[in-house]
This record gives sequence, C-alpha cells and structure tokens, in this order.
Amino acid sequence: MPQSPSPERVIERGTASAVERAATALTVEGLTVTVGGKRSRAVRDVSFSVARGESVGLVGESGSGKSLTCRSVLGVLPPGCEVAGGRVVLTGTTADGSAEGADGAEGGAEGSVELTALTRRQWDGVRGSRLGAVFQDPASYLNPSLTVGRQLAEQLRVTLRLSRDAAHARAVELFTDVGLHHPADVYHQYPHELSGGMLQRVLIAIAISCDPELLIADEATTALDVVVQAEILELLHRLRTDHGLALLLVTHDLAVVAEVCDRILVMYAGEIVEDGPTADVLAAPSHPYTEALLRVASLGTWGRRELDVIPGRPPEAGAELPGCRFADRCAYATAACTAAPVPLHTAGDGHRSRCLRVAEAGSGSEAGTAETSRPATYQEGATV
Ligand SMILES: Nc1ncnc2c1ncn2[C@@H]1O[C@H](COP(=O)(O)OP(=O)(O)OP(=O)(O)O)[C@@H](O)[C@H]1O
Repeated sequence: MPQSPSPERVIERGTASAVERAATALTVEGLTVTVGGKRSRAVRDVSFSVARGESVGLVGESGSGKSLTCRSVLGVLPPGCEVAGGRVVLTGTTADGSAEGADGAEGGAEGSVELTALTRRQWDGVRGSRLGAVFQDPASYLNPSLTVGRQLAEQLRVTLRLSRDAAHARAVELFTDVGLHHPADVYHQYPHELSGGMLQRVLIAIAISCDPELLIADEATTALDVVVQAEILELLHRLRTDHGLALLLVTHDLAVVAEVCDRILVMYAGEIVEDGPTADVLAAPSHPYTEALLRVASLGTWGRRELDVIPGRPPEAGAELPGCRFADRCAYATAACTAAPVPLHTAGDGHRSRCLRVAEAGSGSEAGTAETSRPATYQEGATV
C-alpha cells in the first residue's frame, strides 16, 4: 500500500475511457439531504453515477456529507435526516446482460429501480441482494453469539431460499472467495475469535453473497493496519473485476483511492467540488480544495493534519452562503467567487470542477464545450 497516491497504478487498472463505455449501475441525481429540526441541507444537489465494474472513490474531510450520501443510496439514513430532493436509481440488467435505462421506473428483481421512491417493504427485495455494504467496524454488524458461518448461511437461506446443506456449502465457498484460510473451520468460529481483517472479509462475504450490482464500502479499511488494509483493497479490486461489481468507496485516504478507484468524487461542505478520472485529478487537481488535500495526503496522515494545512474551517452543515463554500479558505478567491453560486464547470475529459477560476481560464459551465487549463495561480503552486 503506497503512502502517497500512485496515478500510474490507476491507469494500469482501468482507464476512464474504458469505464465510460460500461453500463451505468447507479445514478444519483440532484440528491439533497436535510438534517435536524431546522432541515439544514447537509448534502446539496449531489449528482454522479457509477458504471458496472467501475470503482468510484468518495473523498472529503469529516462532515462533508460522504456518509449521508451513501446512506441515502442504501436507504438507511439516521433518524432526523431525510432525502429532501433528487433521486437515486439502481439500473437493472436485461436478460442479455445489457443495462436498462435509468428511467426511474420501478422494475422487478432485476429491473431499473428508483430507490428514493421505495416503500419499506420494497426495500427488502433490494438491500442485501442488489446492494451490499461494508462499514468501518465489522464486529458491530455481526451477532456475537452466533458463529460467522451460521450468520452467512442464514442470510443465504432467507434471501436465496437455499437448503441448510446448500447454504453451508455456499458459505464455505464464499469464505474461500474472500480469501479466508481454512474456511470450513472459520465457519464454526465466533466473531470474537477472528481478527479485524478476518471480520471484514466475513462482512464482505455476506455483502456479496447475493451477487449485488453495487457494493458500498464506507471507511471499510480505515481501522485496519496498512498490510491488512492493502489485502482488503486487493480483495475489493478482485471482486469487482471477477463479479462486474460497481464499487463506491468512501474514504479519508487519497492513497486508498489511488490504489483502487477509476474515478474520484471530492466532497466539500455537502457539495461535490471535483469529479474526474483518478489519474487526471491526482496529476492535475482542478479545485483548490483537492489541491490542498493532495498536499496533505503527501504528508502521509491526512486525517490528523488536514486542518493544520488548510487554514480555516468548513462552513456549518446547512449554512446558506451566496457563493463558493470554500472561498474563505481559498488563496485564489476573488469577489466573484462569493457573489453567486458556482456550478460544476468542465475541467477536461470527464472532469468537472466547482471553481470559477477554472471556468475563467477558458471553459464554460457543464454546458460549455471548450477544454480548460487551470488558472496561472494553481500552476504556481500558491499555498492554500
Ligand atoms: N443524525 C444527524 N443529525 C444531525 N446532523 C447530522 C446527522 N448525521 C450527519 N449530520 C451532519 O451532516 C453533515 C454530514 O455528515 P456525514 O456523516 O455525511 O459526513 P462525512 O463526510 O461522512 O463525515 P465522516 O468522514 O466524519 O464520517 C455533518 O455536518 C454532520 O454533522
């Protein structure tokens, strides 16, 4: 596992043009999530898609809205939080394996389905079968009084209606697939008998047991040591290649994104501020916040040093500002940046940035056509 991003590795593993040709697995359009009694907008008009077999990394500092975005996709928002706008569509596949249109129509088990419109009962046919998820603390998602094999087998029996023997056999196969040594023995072990890395493999086995279209990994490797973290990332990479799984990976760690993601979404104060192919974003960030994150990542411990390196603090969740939400921490900000909302501008092929200075350098907004270069001040490497 590298301590700093390695764009070359990303290029080896899958280029943006390759994934752009793939069918869409997930479409998020204009997602807005409100929190608390004041209905503050903690996630603001967030739009992105994930293609089948593609790995997308969602990065940003604590409180930027990454988890609320993922939890909206999974339909498990905490109490007091709700989707106030936009839609989330899981695109199904037809019998020939091609993607159905993301028209929001509610389909059958394999059809295109608008998740934001599902009733609680309809969710049961989707969550755990078409959508899988793994989180930071695997032990808290397992029952301490049941063996891990039994927990996986129960899921297989309920969701796939397998017999007891078939569920046992399939559970051992899945444990093998996620790289657990002596899988038949692990089957009979309790969660407290397994290490953190083994527990995360068990959770991944449960998450992929029904062959989901999309796997969400929310800080799934954060608590693991670097060696185990690298093994789990390798496993996620292999699973998406072998199973055509779409992967949405939430992390604070740009090195993790560099290792496994085709594309990066950078969130700041509830908004996506940059979105593009990993290699392009890492080589030439088009938003000052991303640029600052990269500089912190190169120091090695982004999570702890971030606020030391980027002066100031993000606005309160839900604070309504007239212009760019990063402006008061940005060395490149001008009066125009704080005067009016800044839309996402084209910053290259499949690359967008919510920075007026990028647009100033020659492109228009998303509707614009021209390629851009970054403002001269970016290239001079001024301190953010
Ligand atoms: N249940 C809740 N009630 C009120 N506010 C919430 C709730 N959950 C999240 N928020 C607020 O919404 C904003 C976004 O939170 P979110 O958990 O999505 O951030 P995050 O980027 O995932 O952060 P972290 O990396 O620390 O998990 C934060 O300001 C947070 O305080």
